[in-house]
Amino acid sequence: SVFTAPEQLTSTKYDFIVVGAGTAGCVVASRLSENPTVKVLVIEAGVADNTTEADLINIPFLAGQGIGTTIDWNYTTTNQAGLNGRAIPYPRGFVMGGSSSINSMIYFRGPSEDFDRLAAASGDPGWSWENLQRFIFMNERHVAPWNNRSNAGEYDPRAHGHGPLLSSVTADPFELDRRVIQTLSDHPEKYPFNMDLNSGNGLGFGWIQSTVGNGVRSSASRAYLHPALDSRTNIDLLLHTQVTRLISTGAAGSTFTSVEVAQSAGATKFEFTATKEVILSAGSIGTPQILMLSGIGPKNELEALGIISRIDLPDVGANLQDQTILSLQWEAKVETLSSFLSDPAAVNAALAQWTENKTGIAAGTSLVNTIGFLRLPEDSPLLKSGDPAAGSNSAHFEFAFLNTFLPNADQPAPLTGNWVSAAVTLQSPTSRGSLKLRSRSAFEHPIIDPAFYTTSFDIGTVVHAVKALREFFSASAWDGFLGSPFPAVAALNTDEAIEAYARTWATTVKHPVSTAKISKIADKAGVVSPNLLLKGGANGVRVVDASIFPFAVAGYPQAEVYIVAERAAALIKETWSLK
Ligand SMILES: Cc1cc2nc3c(=O)[nH]c(=O)nc-3n(C[C@H](O)[C@H](O)[C@H](O)COP(=O)(O)OP(=O)(O)OC[C@H]3O[C@@H](n4cnc5c(N)ncnc54)[C@H](O)[C@@H]3O)c2cc1C
Repeated sequence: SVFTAPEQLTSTKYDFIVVGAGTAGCVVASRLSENPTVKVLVIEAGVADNTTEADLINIPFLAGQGIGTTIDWNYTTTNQAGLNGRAIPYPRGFVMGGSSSINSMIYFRGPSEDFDRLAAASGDPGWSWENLQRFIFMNERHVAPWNNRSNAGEYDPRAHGHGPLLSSVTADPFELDRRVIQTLSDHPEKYPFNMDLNSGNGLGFGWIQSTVGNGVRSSASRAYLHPALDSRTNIDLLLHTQVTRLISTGAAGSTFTSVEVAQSAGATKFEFTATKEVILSAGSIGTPQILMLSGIGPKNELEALGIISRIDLPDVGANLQDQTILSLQWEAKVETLSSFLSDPAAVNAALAQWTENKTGIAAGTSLVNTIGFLRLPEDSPLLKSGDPAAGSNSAHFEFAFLNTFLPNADQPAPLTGNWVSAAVTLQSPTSRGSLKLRSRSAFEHPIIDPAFYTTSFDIGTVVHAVKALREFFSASAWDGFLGSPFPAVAALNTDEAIEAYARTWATTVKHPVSTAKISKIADKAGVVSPNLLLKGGANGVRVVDASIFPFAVAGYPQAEVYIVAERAAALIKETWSLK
């Protein structure tokens, strides 16, 4: 059942308590509740996903519009020295499905090397690409776009499974996409076509797969949680309720199977207890925040805030890594989506069509259909002091092609004309920041510092990527299509100018990881063991979400989060001998 206040629940004891009904939490809760003898409680700070904001979640065309609304936590970073001192918005889903309900829906598992590196970093071969195949196939299922357009040759059926999460390629390729594909067939050595970026080979250019099925966003909530809530009596969901800390019990004070919750800063506190485990799936921001509020984290920092230190784990909140995105824009000589987007009547008609029968342009994937993952040249001076990518088949940067003007944050966009954009994303950053508590209050946002562009590798890679993008666009396939660059882009004639542009306009691509990172059993560093149980002698808590990744994931994290959550659920079932 679904509850909206703690006092509505008739039981305070469950077998498992899952904190956060986000991307990972929905998977874990759904898989655990497959066993009818197990009682699961999911506690979510945010709102239901069938509220007034439901369209922002469900309509693929509106992906991204949930940012800054009531389904966003609306965090902000610290002033970023690498971004000219700017503090930037840091969105996270505050809703069932978590960030999978507000994200840009790109489904990309990353290269096999990324998982193999996870296996090496944790010392557990179970995290390797090969050994995760079962869980990859349990998670996702490829479906045709809403209009049943043939997508043969745009994806590889052998790379796809039978899971509840739906993915599809675009229903409406643009002229822009045809030109991207033409560039690849004209220069296959330089720009290789990758028929399925989800096949484990994460380099090259291809068609984006998005978490869209039957014209609707496929979120973790829609794919996993709702079906469980609709069909089972052994799973409860408590909404609008924040876990404020884990309560330490046991003789040594190191067992954390009870949680304290409240609906607001001054509200009454309630306790719920898990007889087996608490699973923290509150995400890269929420999870370290809860751990630190519970006295689990860097001892000195916590004591300075008046929090009793229970488990000294200095890596809680440390190592925060994220990737950046930077948009560059050109005029187009043919009609692009810009004309459509600047015509409110056309947009409203498309939204009405979606409401009517989930078809039309609003039912398709997001504004990006084609994408490319590239590496720095082998002899790049940037690689002299090491390669931060997971291996030689993993990208350093990415191009995503958009059939309209994608403004950088706060950048004024032209109101007329036809435009296209390319977003340059830094894939393998070396900058690392941190997440710290601002105070002892669970209701105060933590201090989030991704430390963007604080290494010469990161800014140097972005400068290289912008030049590589311009080279890509100089191919003959773009003749008759690309017009003049937007003035700010036209002025990027030197490395210094590109660096200044990046520092002025880049923002987060919204992929924070590593604030509760996995490490080998014997490692002093790290926060969780290979089986995702908390380190430092703590009992009863497992962390299952994006915070466990030791490195920025190559590409787009949601797929990797789903895969980790599928295996985590299997590990938990194994621990407790559950089928
Ligand atoms: C705007 C945006 C666009 C993105 N685009 C893409 C994309 O196109 N492709 C991609 O792969 N990735 C994308 N990402 C990233 C991706 O969505 C996330 O990495 C992934 O969903 C994280 O999953 P998670 O389970 O770790 O956390 P989340 O899905 O964020 O779940 C955490 C949940 O915990 C809840 N919670 C937090 N604290 C508490 C508490 N104290 N008590 C109770 N509940 C709590 C939150 O409300 C949330 O529901 C994007 C992210 C954003 C925000």
